[in-house]
Amino acid sequence: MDHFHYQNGQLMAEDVPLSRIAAEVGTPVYVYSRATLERHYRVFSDAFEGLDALVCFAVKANSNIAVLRILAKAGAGADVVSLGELQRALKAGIPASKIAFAGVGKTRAEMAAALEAGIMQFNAESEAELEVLNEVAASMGKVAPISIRVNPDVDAKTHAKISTGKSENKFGIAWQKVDDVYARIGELSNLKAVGVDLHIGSQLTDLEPFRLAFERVVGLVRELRAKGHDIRHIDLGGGLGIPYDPDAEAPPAPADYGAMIKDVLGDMDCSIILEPGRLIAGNAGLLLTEMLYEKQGENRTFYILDAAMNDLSRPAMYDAYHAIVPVEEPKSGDTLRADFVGPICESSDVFTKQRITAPLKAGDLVAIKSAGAYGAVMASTYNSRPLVPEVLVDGDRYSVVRKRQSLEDLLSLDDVPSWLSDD
Ligand SMILES: Cc1ncc(COP(=O)(O)O)c(C=O)c1O
Ligand SMILES: N[C@@H](CCCC[NH3+])C(=O)O
Repeated sequence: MDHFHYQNGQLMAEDVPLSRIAAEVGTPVYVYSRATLERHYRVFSDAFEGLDALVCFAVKANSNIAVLRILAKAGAGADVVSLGELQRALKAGIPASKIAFAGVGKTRAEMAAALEAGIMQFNAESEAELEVLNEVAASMGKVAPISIRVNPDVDAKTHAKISTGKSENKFGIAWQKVDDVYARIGELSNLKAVGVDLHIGSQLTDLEPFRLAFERVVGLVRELRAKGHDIRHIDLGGGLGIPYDPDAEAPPAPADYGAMIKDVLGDMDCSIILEPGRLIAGNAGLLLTEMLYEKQGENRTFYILDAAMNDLSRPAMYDAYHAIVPVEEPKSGDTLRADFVGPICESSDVFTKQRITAPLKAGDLVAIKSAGAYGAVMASTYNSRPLVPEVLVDGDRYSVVRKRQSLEDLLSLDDVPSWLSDD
């Protein structure tokens, strides 16, 4: 059952009418469904039953601490890429022993904090990083557990801006170098190689690139073990796509993904780590917005919303498709084509062009769907628009889990130096 559904002509988040949230919290506002987050987590983790698998939610997709708390309670670990994400995960109650720290540019301070917390592993992305990590660990009298992120040079067949596993991408260590890198780890006394890691991209709608990359990694692990490296974990990354357009072909189901992994891994005798982000949070959230104006262009209709590209940047950044639906269920089957746009002074501040929609009028509420992943986390304050609030729904109750940023807060970070004051 879709936890965002129409009931008595009103779009609901679980048992709460979105119109109530709009009236009480204001718009724009992100709305998340607890039941959907839990269901997605369960469906995904069930796909790996029988394997020694840990699901580490990719915090970059949605770092709201209440959302992370739900996933922590469900048993999730976390994939983090910054000190901020590490602290959010820990604050939400995700144990350090279930946290992997990824990213090409970890700072010494981030390494030290992660070592202090006692995380499960660093997913290391360069030789230079390993040397620094060894130094930091030595200065703390610790040994850092390492998985090397390998770059399998596989075409993920997704949007170029969210592909990460080709040799031209900045991520991971080139295949030809991997051997030497593990040998070097053996020489550094404050590092211990525990695994291999990869992540080839996001919003993959085809299992074949995954299969190809995973087969390569299995071959690599066999070689490394033959050379005496005790590789215990394989981190397969995230990236399984989700349906954004209900009329498009559905992406592979988690169960098929799980079956493929079981097939490829065979009798590898290792634990696996999975880092889904979008699959868990994407369709568990929407951006609720109000239509401010209708404007007739020369030969098109513009629906101007109070949300903009600073609140949800995916359409502007990746030409991403998001379903856009009215909160009040249309009574007739009338449709027209309209461009849904925001108020920002950029031609790319467009959520969609020429979308077939029910006719809307100023004051109508509109939901931009599939916005639970890479939505609020990618927001900016461009045009001095404060960050919008986030609401979590649970059955017939809801709470604001991130306050609307005040203008005062937004302006408070700037300072005018004394040498600019008029005296
Ligand atoms: C290293 C890593 N792991 C996991 C993810 C999560 O990806 P997704 O949200 O597509 O599952 C990403 C983002 O693409 C990533 O860069
Ligand atoms: N931000 C991207 C996903 C990239 C994930 C990070 N590697 C999106 O919204 O689709």
